[in-house]
Amino acid sequence: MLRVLISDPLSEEGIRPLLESEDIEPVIAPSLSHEDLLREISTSHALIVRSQTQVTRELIEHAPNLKIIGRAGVGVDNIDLDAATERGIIVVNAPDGNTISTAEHTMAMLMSLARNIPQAYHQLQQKKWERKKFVGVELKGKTLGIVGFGRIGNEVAQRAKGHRMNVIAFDPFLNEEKAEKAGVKHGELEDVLKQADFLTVHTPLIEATRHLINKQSIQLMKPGARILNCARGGIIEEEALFEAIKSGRIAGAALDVFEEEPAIDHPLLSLPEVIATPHLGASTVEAQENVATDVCYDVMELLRGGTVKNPVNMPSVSSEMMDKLSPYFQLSEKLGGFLSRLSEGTLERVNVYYSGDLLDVDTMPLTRIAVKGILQRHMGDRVNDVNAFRTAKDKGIIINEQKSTSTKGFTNLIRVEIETDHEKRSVAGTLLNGLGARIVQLDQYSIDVVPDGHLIVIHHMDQPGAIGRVGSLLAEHTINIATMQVGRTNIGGEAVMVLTVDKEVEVDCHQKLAGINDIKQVQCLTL
Ligand SMILES: NC(=O)C1=CN([C@@H]2O[C@H](COP(=O)(O)OP(=O)(O)OC[C@H]3O[C@@H](n4cnc5c(N)ncnc54)[C@H](O)[C@@H]3O)[C@@H](O)[C@H]2O)C=CC1
Ligand SMILES: O=C(O)CCC(=O)C(=O)O
Repeated sequence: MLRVLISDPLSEEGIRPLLESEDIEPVIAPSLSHEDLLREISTSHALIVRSQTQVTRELIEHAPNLKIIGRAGVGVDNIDLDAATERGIIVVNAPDGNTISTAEHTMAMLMSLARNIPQAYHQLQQKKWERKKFVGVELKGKTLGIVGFGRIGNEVAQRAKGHRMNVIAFDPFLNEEKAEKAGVKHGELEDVLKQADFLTVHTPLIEATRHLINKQSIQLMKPGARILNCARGGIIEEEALFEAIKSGRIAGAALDVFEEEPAIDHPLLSLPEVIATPHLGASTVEAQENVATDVCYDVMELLRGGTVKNPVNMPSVSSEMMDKLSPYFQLSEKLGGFLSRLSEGTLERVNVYYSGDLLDVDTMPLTRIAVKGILQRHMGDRVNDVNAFRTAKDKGIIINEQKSTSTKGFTNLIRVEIETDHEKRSVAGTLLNGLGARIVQLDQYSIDVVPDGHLIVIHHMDQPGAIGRVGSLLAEHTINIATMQVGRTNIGGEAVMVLTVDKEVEVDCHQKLAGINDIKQVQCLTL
């Protein structure tokens, strides 16, 4: 049974497929104590969270069976991605499900901020009819500065335009052309700060965006401008914001998020110019159902051996691209596994060359799988699709991927080359139409071998009798030869023999093979 721990409140409707699965044991346990969480995670295969559960390195280290962490939402700043990646745990999120709700919430905050709605309501509750105090400003004709023009930033822009605001946006991935298409003005961060009557941030919280809006940047803003944060506490430096409002430089702020949550007794909340909600951007029935459904789908897919749609710690691949790549996954892994078992010395570099049908395809996922196949020789299951590149990098191994026009007559060809401190070796493989995977080259030798089962690779001199002696010796050890391929570069010179046999070659037989005249090296492996 696959155990899925859900440690934050999630939409019941959204997680229904998971609740109804026969092979999954859902454990719904929001608000666990730290000790209980450590205990529950220790036997779980998957963890699903929103923003409350802090998925720390410690938690990940207590989860020997964990394969996937699902974040029912966008921001993954509550998950230690490095720790998850190191352990080969895939992290997925639900990036699309709460975009509209968060954009709508931002607009609600924008309008409330412009018209002092929460403050006025609060006064009414105090039985005070105050009108003069709550004179607001119109949105029409004002400039909305957007920092972070991704999904939510863009949706906010479209809504702001509906209010006839001018929109200027900054995002490292935004250019004039994209901005024009979205109907907004493109500016650098400084332009946005200087021109905004209202400034709203919609970036993730990462090192580069921590305190992106700080004392210096606020100094650049128009006196009387207003600031919104419905993204993450920490993007705006709270102390600087507090001072700027207190001094009257900034007219007000609308905050849905805080550096530390829950923010019950926050100094900013003592300022009448600040309106706030307790991280409600995504809190709608629709958004919660969407994100729960999306994340459950990925969790169930992965646990059942499928591929996920929204990986965070490895690049995502479109389904169209996946259709093109998936036939080659096994071939890439086998080529990597085969070559690493043949090579000697400390691995320094891996080069992967693609040609033929693979020329116009994003082959990075195949390279990652080839690298996984290579590293698994020494690391076993500790290396997987998620951490293959990361593991290689940590070990100082250089990975290089290239497209090549040399197809050697095949419609598709993958050549994996390994450089160690001792040698450089390579193997090439192809997918033959209707016949499946084949290894077609080993170093300089052309061969034709199915990369599966027990293999013997023999380097020998091309002399009469060599093949016969190998066959006889294997027969003495009751080892049946399924296929045999011989490759040579010139008559009487060095040659290679690759045999597939029906059972594993034991040490004794291996040693006798290595002792045969004209045989230079014998390597036995199982793929
Ligand atoms: N209040 C709430 O309940 C919610 C908050 N969020 C927060 O909103 C954030 C944005 O969400 P999406 O728009 O869906 O993400 P997104 O990934 O579509 O957009 C984020 C954008 O920020 C940009 N960016 C990154 N670094 C930047 C920088 N230094 N300066 C300017 N732009 C930068 C990125 O290029 C990207 O286009 C999330 O990371 C999450 O933290 C998301 C959903 C709900
Ligand atoms: O889970 C939530 O309600 C918070 C949503 C959020 O902040 C996000 O998706 O990044």
